[in-house]
Amino acid sequence: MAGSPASLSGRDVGSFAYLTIKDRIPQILTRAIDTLHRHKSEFFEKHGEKGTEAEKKAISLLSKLRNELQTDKPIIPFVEKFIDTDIWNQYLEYQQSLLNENDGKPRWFYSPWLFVECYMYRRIHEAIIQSPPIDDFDVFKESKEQNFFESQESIVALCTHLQELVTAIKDLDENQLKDEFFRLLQISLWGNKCDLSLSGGETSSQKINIINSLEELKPLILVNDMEHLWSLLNNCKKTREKASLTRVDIVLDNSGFELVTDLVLADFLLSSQLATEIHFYGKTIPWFVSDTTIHDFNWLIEQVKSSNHKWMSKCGVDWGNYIKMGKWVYHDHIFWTLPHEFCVMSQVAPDLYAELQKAHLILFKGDLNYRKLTGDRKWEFTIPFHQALNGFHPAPLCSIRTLKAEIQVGLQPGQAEQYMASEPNWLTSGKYGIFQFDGPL
Ligand SMILES: O=P(O)(O)OC[C@H]1O[C@](O)(CO)[C@@H](O)[C@@H]1O
Ligand SMILES: [Mn+2]
Repeated sequence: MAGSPASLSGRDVGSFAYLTIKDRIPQILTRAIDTLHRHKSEFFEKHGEKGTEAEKKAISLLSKLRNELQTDKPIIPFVEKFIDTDIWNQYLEYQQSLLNENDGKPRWFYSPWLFVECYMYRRIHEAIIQSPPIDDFDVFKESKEQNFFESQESIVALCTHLQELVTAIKDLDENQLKDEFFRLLQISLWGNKCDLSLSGGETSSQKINIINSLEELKPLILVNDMEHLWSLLNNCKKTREKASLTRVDIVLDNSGFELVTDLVLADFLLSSQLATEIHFYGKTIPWFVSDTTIHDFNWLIEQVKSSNHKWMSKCGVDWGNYIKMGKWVYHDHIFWTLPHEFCVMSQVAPDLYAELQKAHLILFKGDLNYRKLTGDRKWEFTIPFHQALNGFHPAPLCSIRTLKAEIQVGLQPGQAEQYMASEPNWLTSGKYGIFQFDGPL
């Protein structure tokens, strides 16, 4: 797009993009191969010889992918028929069209990081769907479930906190309600640290009780637009007609503990009447190791419902009812697992853009969503968030993200230099977070 800076890419040796492509992505591929190996006997029990053959085929396809990546081979088109195969191959041709003859072909350490990283996860999916009868296997399922089980203590504390809050909610005055809203927003923010692609698949479950550490974490919020979220929703609540709606859309990120923090926030939005309807968007295929698919979403609610802890189980029962009553709606759209920057959504996925336009507020969770909101480009730290969105604005929106990539906009002059001096890897450690709002036009 005209006037936008260059994309982050592996061309910049030593950059986080470069190190991700060189080190972290091969590590994630190796874990995926190991996971298939470890399920060999299960595949045999379930499918006999066909299962064993399928496991071998998937592993050879992933090993080939890893070799292509590690030797910087050209990016090759998808061959297996799937809902988005043509869109992906058109995008690959688009990337080719951006290069002149002496640039050569789109390839791992030359093309935009956003493109090659998304492509890698889509190639994992192709390897699996090319290997029936294990073509519905999620190579990341185990690690997402492990994150949930290892975070039990924090999840119980959070569900207990929510139930106490729901019981007392009608006696809270406006200021108390705002404080509770801000607490749960921050818990949802810090829940975003639990992402497995940053750790290369190493466990990243929530160990400490996050509720008691919000005050000490507050200085780590670099951009804090929570007040805008409160005034938008509180005004909706005060001015809306009896039967009218306030809809908040949440573009989800990681399953496990982070998903629990998002569902707790969504429950509070309904219980406080700050919203009357919540729409969730997950990923259609396994994505960036820990991202939420519809299977993860339903599995987690079932797990919470069947907990032997009464407040946790109460949450799960309520959440299941919200879905049955249509107060919570889950959307599956292929766009979220395409490589496109969000500024082209209205052209590439007009139906999705129109759906998002129905929201009063859209919350985008996580780092990858932030990279797509801002196009994963080398913006100056101080350019306004609205400018980096490059026309993407289906509704008032807010990014809730911990920093895990070398991109951040909307900072004050001198702010980036200050963090760089005290913490050289402030952009990628996941230690810092933002609430960055783009308000009503
Ligand atoms: O789950 P999140 O917050 O989107 O984080 C995913 C991020 O982790 C990384 O995979 C780290 O390499 C980034 O590429 C990506 O943006
Ligand atoms: Mn993620």
